[in-house]
Amino acid sequence: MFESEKTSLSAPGGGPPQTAPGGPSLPETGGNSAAYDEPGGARRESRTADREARAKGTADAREGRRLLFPEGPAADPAGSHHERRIRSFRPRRGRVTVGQGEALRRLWPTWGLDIDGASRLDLDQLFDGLPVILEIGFGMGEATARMAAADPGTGILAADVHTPGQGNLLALAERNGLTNVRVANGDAIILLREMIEPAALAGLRVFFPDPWPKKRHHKRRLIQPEFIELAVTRLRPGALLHCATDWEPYAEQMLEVLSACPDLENTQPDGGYAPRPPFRPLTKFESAGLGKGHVVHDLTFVRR
Ligand SMILES: C[S@@+](CC[C@H](N)C(=O)[O-])C[C@H]1O[C@@H](n2cnc3c(N)ncnc32)[C@H](O)[C@@H]1O
Repeated sequence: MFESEKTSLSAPGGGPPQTAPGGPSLPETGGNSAAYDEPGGARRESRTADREARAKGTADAREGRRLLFPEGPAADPAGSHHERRIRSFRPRRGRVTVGQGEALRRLWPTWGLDIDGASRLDLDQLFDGLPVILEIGFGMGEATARMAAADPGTGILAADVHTPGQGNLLALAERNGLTNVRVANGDAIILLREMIEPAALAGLRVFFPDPWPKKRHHKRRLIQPEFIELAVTRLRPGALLHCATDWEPYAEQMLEVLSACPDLENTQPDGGYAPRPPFRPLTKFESAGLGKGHVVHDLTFVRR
């Protein structure tokens, strides 16, 4: 059974700490990491621990020490590229719970990856030869972890800039004994352009990318001709490019951009939207959109 963030934090069945094949033995997640789901006293304790951790972080910062998770993701790897470029995201360090911070500190050195644009990745080595799908913008990572659990024969390279989500996904991966997930911190455009070899990916997923609804922000939307031109070069023939959105005008833009790319073929003979594939779990943003009465569109295209 998939252990979500709402379920117990101990190893499944209350068993011993999980061992990641090919990786180190991982100590049990514990302490105050259940910041969101524990009722009453436990939640209060957790809030106190949160406050203490924040106070410690502030004190450290005052003393010039840059930590909260010293071995965790670098502060702003996307910013280190000094590119004057319109970004598809807002920097989102966000508020990290004690549990997420603990997961980042402990698990990042093994399962994390800073997008520094410095070198090409050896995906075969990173995922023990598994075919690899890149997911851009996993948010809190619940859907990512579910898909990874359902398909252990595929490696998931999950990229986002959202620090709490990175901690959450690492914790979910550990709790579910997943060894086919790597969490990448930074701008996925740099990851694609500088760090992934041509034709290296077996798939690309972009689920509910920021819709940037204001007209003056449309240029920040991820799915644009330039991005797709780059992305298709990193897909191997037959790879699936899968996008989903609940923002109708963005869905129309996606359909137009993807249909115009000569290296992509729509899986739908009518050239339209795809039925929701059963393997895509409900995502956090999707359920928020559905709650507002939005209609969700999936788009599935194959690299020729
Ligand atoms: C609207 S959220 C959707 C999250 C998740 N897929 C869901 O459906 O719940 C979009 C996410 O994409 C991330 N994002 C946007 N542009 C990105 C980029 N260039 N590289 C990495 N992450 C990006 C944002 O930080 C954000 O977490």
